[in-house]
Amino acid sequence: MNVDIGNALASVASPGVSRESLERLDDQVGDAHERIERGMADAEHGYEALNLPQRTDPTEIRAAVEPVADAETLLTIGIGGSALGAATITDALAAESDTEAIYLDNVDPAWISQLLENRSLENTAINVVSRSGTTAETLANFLVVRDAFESAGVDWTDRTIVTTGESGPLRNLSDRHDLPSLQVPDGVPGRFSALSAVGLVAAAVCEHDLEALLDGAAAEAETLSGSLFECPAYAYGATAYALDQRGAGINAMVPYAESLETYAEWFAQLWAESLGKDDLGQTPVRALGVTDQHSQLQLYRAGPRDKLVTFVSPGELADRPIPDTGVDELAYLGDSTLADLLEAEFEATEASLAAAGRPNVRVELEGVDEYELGGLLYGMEAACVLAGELYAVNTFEQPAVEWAKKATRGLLGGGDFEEADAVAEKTELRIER
Ligand SMILES: O=P(O)(O)OC[C@H]1O[C@](O)(CO)[C@@H](O)[C@@H]1O
Repeated sequence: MNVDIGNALASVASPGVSRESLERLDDQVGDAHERIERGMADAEHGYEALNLPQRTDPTEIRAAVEPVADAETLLTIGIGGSALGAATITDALAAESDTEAIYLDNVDPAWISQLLENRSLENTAINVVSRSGTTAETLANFLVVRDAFESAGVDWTDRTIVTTGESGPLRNLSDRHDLPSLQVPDGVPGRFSALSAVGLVAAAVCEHDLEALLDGAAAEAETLSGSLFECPAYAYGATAYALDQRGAGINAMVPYAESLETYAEWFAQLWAESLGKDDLGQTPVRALGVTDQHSQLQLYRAGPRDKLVTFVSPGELADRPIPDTGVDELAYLGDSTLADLLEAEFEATEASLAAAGRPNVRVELEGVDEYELGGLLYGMEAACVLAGELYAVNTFEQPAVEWAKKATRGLLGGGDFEEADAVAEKTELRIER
């Protein structure tokens, strides 16, 4: 990926970061890079994620999915990092695959029932993904899906792949039924695991090019250096951090390709769960170009000066001409294509924010293919690791999510948790219809 931070400079935007401030910050980037390099060399928890392009074995992944390579539909059951990386890849590349990739993360009964009732399970494969193997949503959805297979008389053990940790309920299930299984790599938090089996099993079943994904990531890894002026990922991470320090506490991620909508959701978990600690962190907003020009742009351009807008320009896309309109005032459309219109709208929106002095950064891809996607995923992971070093937070843990999990288990009778007691003590001020 390439990054253009020009519209984040203080000469353009407020809040903005001066070139001099970036040069001073670059000293911290150099120190942070040394820390990151040590963490990678020592395969330390979290930093190990940045070694995945060398660690992940695509041959092993393809061998594991061989029994279900014929699947017409792949149901991936996982949540958070155990689903979003895989979904980012298969949603971005869906046009290149004959396999329908569906992700069951939420536990909405109406949604799950609708998904299960309208498909032939004989041609459906199950990809269960959970590092811990104890995540309530994943286990609940797996049990519901397994029951649906049994009710349909389809042997789920012939159609199931498991990706999990070394131990836990899912590992036990896999061993008990001798299921094809892969290991969630040690030292890689879920939100950083897209370039491991966690993110690549679904891509393999959909017959995407795993080597190209990893090659793109490896090429991005090669750019990691001691200066933000030589490394797009660090330029992005440092600029987002610097803008947050100057009041831009929100980061709207706006990819200009429908196929990258899920990528914005993946980025939101990566950025929020990694940096949201010790009362620090920048709030990611999932958005989509051009759609949000008719939704959130008003706020981005004329609301509080508390946002960075990150554009992802996809580069070359498959195009389609706009037919002549026969209407004089719309004739300009008939001489264009949809890609021309999308590109013009992106450039106009980017310039609109700059004209209003609103900081924005452009991330540029050379198309939406496996290589570019691998580079984008790796680049944003490296940007996040760098930002975590600059914030001086624990980038790779997520203790704040545990309270609600305990409360949930307590409410369902899964143990005595004071968190569940607190639920009953809700302060109420009800206004009822
Ligand atoms: O892979 P697991 O253990 O099911 O966890 C799923 C997700 O839940 C979280 O642990 C948050 O609860 C995420 O960090 C993780 O990606």
